[in-house]
Amino acid sequence: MNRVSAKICGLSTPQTLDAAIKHGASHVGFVFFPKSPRHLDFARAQRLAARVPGHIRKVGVFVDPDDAMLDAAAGAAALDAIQLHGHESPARVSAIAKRFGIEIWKAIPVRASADLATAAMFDGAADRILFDAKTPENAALPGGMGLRFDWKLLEGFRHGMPWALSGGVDAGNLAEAARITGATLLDTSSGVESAPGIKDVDKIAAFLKAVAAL
Ligand SMILES: O=C(O)c1ccccc1N[C@@H]1O[C@H](COP(=O)(O)O)[C@@H](O)[C@H]1O
Repeated sequence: MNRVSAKICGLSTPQTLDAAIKHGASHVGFVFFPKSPRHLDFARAQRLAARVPGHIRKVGVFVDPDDAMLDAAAGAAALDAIQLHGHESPARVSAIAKRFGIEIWKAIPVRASADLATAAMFDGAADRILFDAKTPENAALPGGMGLRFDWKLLEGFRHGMPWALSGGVDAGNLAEAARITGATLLDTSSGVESAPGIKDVDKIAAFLKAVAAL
């Protein structure tokens, strides 16, 4: 199996961010979406970002953001990557990539195999695809709900772009997720929480230890 790395997303306190750094996350995620229990204001994001060493990538998570929101967040948190988790079109993704000149991730909501094909639309626009579980129509959030999709949909799936897996991944199921899908980057938020928006340092440590053991 290829070496697997991990993004711990939705961090909002120094203690839990430090746990992600200490135990070997390759990426840390900061959510900029007011409806989310993990939403950060820019001042808090700036303070957290200052704790992150340069070898760990800081990813900002957004849902259909305007340029003003991206400018403010990318500036405050010195983001290395922008994760777009809404209904952004390929043209909008390209425009954001051009404006910011940093890595762009596009989340693709997956429920059925036909959903995987959507990723091809972002070839040349995004740098990485994030396959995430599709949340219900009336859900409050388009991600970060701990829902998983049928990972077998990605079994043997060949994709030309770098990609990552998210959606309900936790310390107990990540080995299965990596084995079935072949993902080399696993992204989790709810899987390392004790309640929505409340990260747990022990769960973060367990997740990252399980990733290192793959
Ligand atoms: O975490 C959030 O609150 C969030 C809000 C809006 C869009 C995406 C969000 N989170 C991302 O969703 C995936 C899956 O999370 P989970 O592990 O199933 O809870 C992950 O990439 C989060 O960054």
